[in-house]
Order: sequence, then C-alpha cells, then structure tokens
Amino acid sequence: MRLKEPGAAYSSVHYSPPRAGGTLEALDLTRRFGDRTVVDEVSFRVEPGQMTGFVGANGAGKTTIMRMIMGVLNQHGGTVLWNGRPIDARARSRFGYMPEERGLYPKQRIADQLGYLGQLHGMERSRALTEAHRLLDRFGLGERAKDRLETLSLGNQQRVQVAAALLHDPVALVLDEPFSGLDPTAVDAMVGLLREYMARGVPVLFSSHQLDLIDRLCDALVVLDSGTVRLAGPVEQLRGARPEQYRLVCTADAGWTRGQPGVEVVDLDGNTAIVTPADAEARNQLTRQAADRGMVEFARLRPSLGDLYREAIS
Ligand SMILES: Nc1ncnc2c1ncn2[C@@H]1O[C@H](COP(=O)(O)OP(=O)(O)OP(=O)(O)O)[C@@H](O)[C@H]1O
Repeated sequence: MRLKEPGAAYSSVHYSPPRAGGTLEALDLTRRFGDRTVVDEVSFRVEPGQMTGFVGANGAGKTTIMRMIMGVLNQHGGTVLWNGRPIDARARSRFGYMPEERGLYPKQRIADQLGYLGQLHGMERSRALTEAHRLLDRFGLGERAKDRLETLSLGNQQRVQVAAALLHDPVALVLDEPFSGLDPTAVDAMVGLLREYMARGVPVLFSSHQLDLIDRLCDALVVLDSGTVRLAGPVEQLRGARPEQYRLVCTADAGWTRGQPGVEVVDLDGNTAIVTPADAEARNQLTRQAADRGMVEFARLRPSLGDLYREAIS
C-alpha cells in the first residue's frame, strides 16, 4: 500500500543503543559583514540531552551563528567549544546539520542522495542506505525512497532534509528552522524522533519563529536581538527569575488595585487586574483588600516563553 502524504502513519522502528553526546558552547562569537557587526560577542551553552530553542527576529543572526558553529562561515572573534575544547573538523563531522538553504538536490532520487551523504560522513554505502530507509520509514516516506525529491510536497521534502541530518548517528544537532512548513502530525513525529537522540545525550540547537512550539519543546532558550544575546538559560530558571504575576478577579471594578502600595498593575480590564506585588507583605495586603471587594480569583500566572521573549526584546 502506498502511504499518503502528508500526515501519513509513522512506523515505530527501534533505535540503536545509547551513545554519549556532549556540551556545545558558543563563546563570544563575533561576525561582521563589511563594516556591519551582525553577531556581537554571543555566548550560550547547549547542554547534553537538552533541546535549546534559538529565537530572534528576522536578521537577528541565528543562521550566521549556526553557520559559524558548523564551520561553514568563519568567525571574526570568539570560539565554538565542544565538550570544553575548541571544536575541530573531526568533531563537526559527527554533528547533524540542517542548513537554512537545505542542500539536497531536487532532481536526485531520495535514497540515492541520502546514501551519498552518508558516504560523505564516512559510512559504508550499504549502511547509509539501510539507515536512510529506516529514517524514511519513520517519517512515513518509506515508499517514496526511489522518487525524486522535487516530487514530494514541501513538508515532506523538509522531513527528508531532517533525515539527512540524522543519517550518520550525530552526536549533536544544529537545525535551522526544522519545523517550518510542517503539519502538526509531522512536528510530533519529528519531536518524537529528536527526543530519542536527546535521551542518548545529544544536544539539540534549533531555530524557530514559532514561540508556541518553543514553549512546548524547549529545555533552554536563547533569545537573540540584533546580533546580541538578550536572554539565555534553562527555561524554568528564566521563568523563575521573572517577577511574580497574579490575576486578580473581583465582583466589582478592579481599578482600586492601582492605589495599592507596593503593587504594580500590569494590566486592568474591568473586574480583572494583572498585578505584580513587590513582596509577600504587599501581596497579603492586596488579598486582604480584595477579600473585602468580592474577590473571585487570585491566581499566579505562569509566564509563557512568548512573554519572556517579548520582554527580552522590548
Ligand atoms: N553573506 C552575507 N553578506 C552580508 N550580510 C549578510 C550575509 N549573511 C547574513 N547577512 C546579514 O547578517 C544579518 C543576520 O542574518 P541571519 O541570516 O543570520 O539572521 P537570522 O536570525 O537567521 O534571520 P531569519 O530569521 O530571517 O532567518 C542580517 O542582517 C543579514 O542581512
């Protein structure tokens, strides 16, 4: 039976045994184009087995940094470290990279070029082909292996590009917008696959403009703005560092909160106020006042990564 695309069923093929990954680190990376500095002393870490989301507006410098990490673009300052040492070509050859420009040939047959790519990474052709078929099966594209890439839908071409990055059992993954253009089923399939690599200690750095996806997937976040890091670290730490926010709902207008000592009113809409008390005393005083005004709800708000991102770049 020929599988339909997209959203075809995904087979669950078992993975090879665990293999150690490592820590990837950018240290003061700097890059200029002409006299314009587009990446300015950027530092961050991608921990083993963690998924780190790389976000920033168009032109913030994400692709340029990924290219420097992969050595396809020279840096003008700073270093890329792999397990604490300056990275070299040998270490990079064990990375899986999905470049922005993708890089597979539209007119070539899928299995042929995956086999060739595997050979470029030092794999025996037969092993590369076996691995290619396993990954294509995993993405529901097993029956398309002999087709030319250009005959697939864009989303399915994207899955093949990801398969190309995973082919040689990489120790780290650097993926430039791997989820763009994928339907929700394909996103879930790819996330499931990436998690298997992470379970083996593989660090994953991926860029995306989809903040909801980043919120759902990431252990850590790097927010880039005009070539500089505005926010970086484990997601829970970043959330915890933010001032506590509460939603207060009363039966009557909540405008009175504006006059409360030690309380910043972030937003006010009729009976509802979003507030940040300066400390526990201010919070207790606020709830006492609210109790006398028909308090319906007083709940701590968990900031989304979208909130953190917007605050970081504002
Ligand atoms: N080869 C180049 N020559 C000149 N300028 C470049 C070159 N490559 C990138 N730039 C510039 O460097 C800046 C960063 O670009 P980059 O592609 O890294 O951003 P990005 O964050 O990946 O953006 P996007 O989200 O749109 O992919 C941009 O201003 C871009 O125009």
